[in-house]
Amino acid sequence: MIKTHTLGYPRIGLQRELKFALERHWRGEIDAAALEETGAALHERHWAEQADAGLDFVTVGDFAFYDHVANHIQLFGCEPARFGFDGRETALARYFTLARGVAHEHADGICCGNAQHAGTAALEMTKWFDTNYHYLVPEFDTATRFALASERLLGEVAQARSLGHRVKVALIGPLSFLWLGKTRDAGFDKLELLDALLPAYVQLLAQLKAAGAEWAQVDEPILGLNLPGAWILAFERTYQTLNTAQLPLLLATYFSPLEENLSMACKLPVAGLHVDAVRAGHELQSIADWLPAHKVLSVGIVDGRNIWRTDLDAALARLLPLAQRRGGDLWLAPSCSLLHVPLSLREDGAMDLELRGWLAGAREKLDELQVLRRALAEGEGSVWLELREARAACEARRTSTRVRRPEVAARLAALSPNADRRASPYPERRAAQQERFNLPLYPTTTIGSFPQTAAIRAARAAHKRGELAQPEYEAAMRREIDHAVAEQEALGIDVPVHGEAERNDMVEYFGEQLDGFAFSANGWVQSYGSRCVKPPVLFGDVARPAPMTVAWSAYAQSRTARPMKGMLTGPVTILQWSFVRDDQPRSATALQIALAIRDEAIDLEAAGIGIIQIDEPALREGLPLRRAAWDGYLDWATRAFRIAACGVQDRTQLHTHMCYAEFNDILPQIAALDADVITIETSRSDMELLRGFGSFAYPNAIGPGVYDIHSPRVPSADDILRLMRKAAEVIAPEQLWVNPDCGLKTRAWPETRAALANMVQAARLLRRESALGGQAA
Ligand SMILES: Nc1nc2c(c(=O)[nH]1)N[C@@H](CNc1ccc(C(=O)N[C@@H](CCC(=O)N[C@@H](CCC(=O)N[C@@H](CCC(=O)O)C(=O)O)C(=O)O)C(=O)O)cc1)CN2
Ligand code: MET
Ligand SMILES: [Zn+2]
Repeated sequence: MIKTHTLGYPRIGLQRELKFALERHWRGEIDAAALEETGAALHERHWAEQADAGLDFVTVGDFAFYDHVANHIQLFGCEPARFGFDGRETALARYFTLARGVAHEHADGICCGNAQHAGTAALEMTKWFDTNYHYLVPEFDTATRFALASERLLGEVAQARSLGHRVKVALIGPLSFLWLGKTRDAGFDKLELLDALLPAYVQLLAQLKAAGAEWAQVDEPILGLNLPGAWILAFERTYQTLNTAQLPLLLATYFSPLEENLSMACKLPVAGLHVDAVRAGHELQSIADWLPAHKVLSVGIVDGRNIWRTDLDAALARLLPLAQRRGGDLWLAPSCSLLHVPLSLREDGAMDLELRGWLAGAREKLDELQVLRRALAEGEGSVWLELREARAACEARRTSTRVRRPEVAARLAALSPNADRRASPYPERRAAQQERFNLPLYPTTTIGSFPQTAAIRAARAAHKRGELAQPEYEAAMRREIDHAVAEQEALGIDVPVHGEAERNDMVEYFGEQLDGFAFSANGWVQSYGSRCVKPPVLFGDVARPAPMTVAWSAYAQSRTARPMKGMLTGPVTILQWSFVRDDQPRSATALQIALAIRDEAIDLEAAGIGIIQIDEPALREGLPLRRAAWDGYLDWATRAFRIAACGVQDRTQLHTHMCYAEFNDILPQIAALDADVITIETSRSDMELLRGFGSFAYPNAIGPGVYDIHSPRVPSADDILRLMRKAAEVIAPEQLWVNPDCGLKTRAWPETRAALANMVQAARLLRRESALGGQAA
């Protein structure tokens, strides 16, 4: 029989029930039992949706109160010793400490910044492969020990079994789990921990089998990366060992082709292999050749990374030969976990009516799997109605007059070859800008957003519900700008920002105003912990019907004599954080967005905004997982940025900002962006990143982030001075700016004010030192 399953399911809830329960729990408004109840109700509902859709198994183990990698840290008992847990905390309390750290709050609600208080910083967060989901990074060292703590997972299996479900448990495989962790000790190879980890996995698999799980899906997404030889070699031994537990294993890969790991993956001693037929469809044929006939082939045929309805005819054409060849051992699934798509968009109150029918959220994707299964097993006649409807939807999308705008393509084709170059080289621009702005040495600025307070969100929510009229909403946002400007003037920030109060999100805000985008009311996708985003849906050629930020920035500039920095999101980040069309290359879509942002920058300049920042925090995230594809991506991605940035005059100072990633790999391409100033996240790496910039004599200006905005901890002026002096060892002081790591929207005002005051004080001390000709003791 052909079977259907999913690698994972969204967990936040259609109305973000999990988010609100978590935040209530963290504020002390509901206890752990109430939170557990919400969690249990959510996964029961999600299993029911899977069972109702006719899946052969429900997936257990994909639920997490914060992050599924963090769940594995507890499951295998490897919570870092630095947290100093003493056995009195509950597992859930420890879990949230790992995820959020311990803020040593004092009477004023903020931490003093005492260095000893830094010992309980949360686990680091980083991007899950090339997605906008952030996982908590396991920490491994020579002292790491593993001890199985499977009560929670076994409890979920028992819960699902008691509801009558057939259970497949989803786990991260041991090699991917180790790979995703970080080590503090230089010279320690975390692969050395494998032998200690495997017995815990074997024990767990045996327990799951005894608890009634029929399959374990073991995710090894690292099989799609360029792995060192030792890691590739470790697979055979690892799966020989896991196989001894005698629970059938489905080895799951996704996001990237297997390439040199293909035959190895097919030969591993497991009962089945899942492959991503969306990202690696060209490998299906060789997998069907290599994978022994007795093994299950799970084909990830429905796109788990995007929201377009599947072209079922095309999918069937690809599946039929496989079904004929493999008979019963063919499983159908989404390409990857559905964590990366909204639960449903079909009934979304805000979604464009014409578009709704073109889309499929997680629920609808499960239904697509059923149609495909029945078409294969019982013949297309058994689902002709469903197939006809899907065909009509795909046809409507293909032929809609709203998708293509010939003038956009014409404009791109006519773009001058110099459109991605500034008029003059950096040194000339620098002189023109210095004459215009006369900024001091070590200028201070922030990255754009100020706290998105409850009042701001409430005003926007009321506006969206129609309870706050447009003029009142705008007046409220202008008051927020007044406040942000006044705070910055009082602090003495050299280059202020307007604070982004009017933006729900740095990508969605632009999507809402650009043609070619649609947006939803409830299309939430988890970004990290309780934080979610609503990626807009980019369905057609992009055009900018009107300026998007000019009125706000011009108003902000009218409130201060200092140069107000305008704030735009760059084309690559808008692309990366939206659901984008799959009917043209991403590069083409990025260039279209670039034109819209270019026009906006030119309009800002014309309105008197002399400093403009174009954020590209997702430039690194978009890098393909396979190195061979890097150059192609970087070519068009950096060109898209430059097209957006290079429409302005020499005397306009163009900034960019990047964060959330490991940049060392792409420093030359970052330099090639030729932004006048780049502000970049560096504080967590203790300025190490700057060595890279220093090593090839980066010519333009850099603002290395001097404090981590993810924590309410307030850095002292000394902390900041230390970091800036370290920066000045590798970058000339004339090139340096002083700023936080990223925007401050998730912070509150008291700690923001305190931290920025220390930052400005540090910058002043640095200037004094420079004036005295070196470090003044
Ligand atoms: N797209 C994107 N990706 C990103 C980032 C980013 O900024 N944007 N930053 C990085 C980290 N990721 C982050 C992702 C989300 C949030 C975040 O704060 N999200 C907010 C939602 C932001 C939002 O859309 N807000 C809306 C809706 C606010 C809301 O919840 N309103 C309530 C009512 C609130 C009230 O009455 O008080 C409602 O509608 O029910 C708005 O401001 O308008 C959240 O989860 O809480 C922060 C960082 C990487 N990826
Ligand atoms: N300008 C944006 C902000 O400050 C940049 C954020 S990068 C994730 O929020
Ligand atoms: Zn940032």
